[in-house]
Amino acid sequence: MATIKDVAKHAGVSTTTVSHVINKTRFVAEDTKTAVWAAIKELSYSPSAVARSLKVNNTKTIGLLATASGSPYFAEVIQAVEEACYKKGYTLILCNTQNDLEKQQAYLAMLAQKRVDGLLVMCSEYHPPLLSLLENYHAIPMMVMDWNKHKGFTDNIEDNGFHGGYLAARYLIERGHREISTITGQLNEFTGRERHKGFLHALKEAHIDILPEWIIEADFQPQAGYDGMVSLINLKKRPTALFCGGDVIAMGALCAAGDMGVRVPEDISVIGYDNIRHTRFYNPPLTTIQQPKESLAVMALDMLLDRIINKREASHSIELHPELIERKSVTDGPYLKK
Ligand SMILES: Nc1nc2[nH]cnc2c(=O)[nH]1
Repeated sequence: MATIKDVAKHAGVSTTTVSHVINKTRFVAEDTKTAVWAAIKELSYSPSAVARSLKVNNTKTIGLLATASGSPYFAEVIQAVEEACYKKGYTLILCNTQNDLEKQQAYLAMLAQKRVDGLLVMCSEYHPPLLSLLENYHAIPMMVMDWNKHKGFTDNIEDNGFHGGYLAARYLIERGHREISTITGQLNEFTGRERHKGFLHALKEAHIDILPEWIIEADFQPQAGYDGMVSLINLKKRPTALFCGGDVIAMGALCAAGDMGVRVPEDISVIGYDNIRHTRFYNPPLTTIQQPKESLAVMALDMLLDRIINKREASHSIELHPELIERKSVTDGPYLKK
């Protein structure tokens, strides 16, 4: 691969001149510029990011320690992070870890060796071994995107999942439902747990009891939604409404209802969470809680860059606000006061 020296020789100028032409850092005569660009083109020369990094002590790269980019929710957040990085001139290195500590450890070591300028963390579960692992890398500016606590060396985002779960239950109650069930995401994940707590809180506040068999602790998978809906439909006392802790759970639940000849929303109303892109095309279009994924990505990167560029050490926290998106999967329940 051609070097800057090759370009300089080819164009008959010094390497300093080549550098000024590329970086537009000094006046260079028009015919010299033309000769340099012609040499660059002829030799297919690309300036070395590695050489640049050694000089300026940054790499313009951000590492994202993620859970699994295959899930539609994470895929949308990751795509938004990548877009935000691109707009700011940064390259994103994506590391999917599937909550595997060994993989988290290996990827953190690689990202540190690559001298990423900063680290975004979206690992779903924050157990002590992961926290101490992250602490080992506290010298790298770090932003945790899905956990509302910070350990002093990180920034973080409060996504108000509790409030989102609360909004979902309140909506079902206001539409006249009292027999309300839920299929949750993983309760050991912060998002799953907070949404569930908010949901239960709204029921308690409205003095509505929930039968134990109407609470199905599951995970963020369509299969869990499918199996959960089958169990609810087979109960002697069926609920009139269902809150799914994630839209992918709702996707499975709607499929099971269809397979069993149960109509949504006429026989059972369903509300989801996340507002992933495809929910508007579910059958029926899904009423859900909007998790502001793009704002999550943009705010996370902005705050991380603030830490990197301004060498800020104090931890900051920012908030996201979930919102109800009304579509067609919830209808009026038997207790609606007209
Ligand atoms: N694992 C997982 N966590 C989530 N948090 C919010 N939505 C999801 C999801 O679909 N999967």
